[in-house]
Amino acid sequence: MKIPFFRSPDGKEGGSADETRRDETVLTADAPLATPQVKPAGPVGPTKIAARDVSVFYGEKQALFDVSLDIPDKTVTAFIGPSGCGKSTFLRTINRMNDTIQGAKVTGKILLDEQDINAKTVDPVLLRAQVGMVFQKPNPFPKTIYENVAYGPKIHGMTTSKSELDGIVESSLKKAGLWDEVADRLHSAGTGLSGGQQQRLVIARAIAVRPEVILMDEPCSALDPIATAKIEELIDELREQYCIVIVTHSMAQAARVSQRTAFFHLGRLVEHGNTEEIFTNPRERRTLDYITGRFG
Ligand SMILES: Nc1ncnc2c1ncn2[C@@H]1O[C@H](COP(=O)(O)OP(=O)(O)OP(=O)(O)O)[C@@H](O)[C@H]1O
Repeated sequence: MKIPFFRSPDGKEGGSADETRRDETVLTADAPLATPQVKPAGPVGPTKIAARDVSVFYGEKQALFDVSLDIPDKTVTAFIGPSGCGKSTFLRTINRMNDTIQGAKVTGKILLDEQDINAKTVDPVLLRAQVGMVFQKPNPFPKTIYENVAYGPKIHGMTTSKSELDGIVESSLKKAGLWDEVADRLHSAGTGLSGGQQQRLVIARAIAVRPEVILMDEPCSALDPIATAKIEELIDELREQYCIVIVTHSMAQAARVSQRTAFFHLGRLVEHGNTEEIFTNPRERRTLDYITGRFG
């Protein structure tokens, strides 16, 4: 059962994806730039999220200008760009986290499975279960490993028995690649895990409420290279099931984990497309300069 994030006027649930559109990835043979190695990507899924003319204001200051972007399902989309260009601001519009920032105002439309997430009928709490978020710094609850994962399914009334809840906890930890490391200490504190394990615990917590989209805001920036490699491997596995959007400062990471890349600069979406095209043959000079390290 997926958690419906909105109610239609007749009270029915909604949120189905258009399965008809498919985008084939085109490989370019020449890679003239000194850019990170990009691995060939398979086809991406149909559009899951459609942003239309999205602008964000913090008080008087406009941080994002008319961003329109289709984000495909079953795909990792990377948001790249120099510090302060609006990547996190745009990411937060996708699950209405900007609602929690005083003075923030969002205009334009964000459609999730063709439903307007800012409609009056949408419950932001349920939306955030369906569009989970993982932050830069791992933020497990001050509870046991088990309780961290079980909390969401409990508050959303997703289970009727302890054994069902145990099953969700186990399968979520397995999907997050953490089960083998914690199976014998489920009742110890989540905060006692290493940074990389905590980040996988947070991912398990997000997965437990059966999201369709997982947003990640620099999920590896506080991790060492080994923990980073594990999270990247996990992201690659999770994309078979979820629409994943990742903000990253690492060009190499964007190249390794994403199939789509969107480049932002000064609050505007400069260009977006297949990752290998963006990294080997960008259309815009600014993109080229950024990915080759000339600024940022
Ligand atoms: N809560 C806030 N209140 C006021 N201004 C903000 C707030 N959050 C972000 N901004 C401003 O909005 C602009 C975009 O910031 P944002 O954090 O989205 O950029 P970013 O590309 O994610 O940057 P970074 O890579 O450094 O995290 C910046 O000028 C920033 O100072």
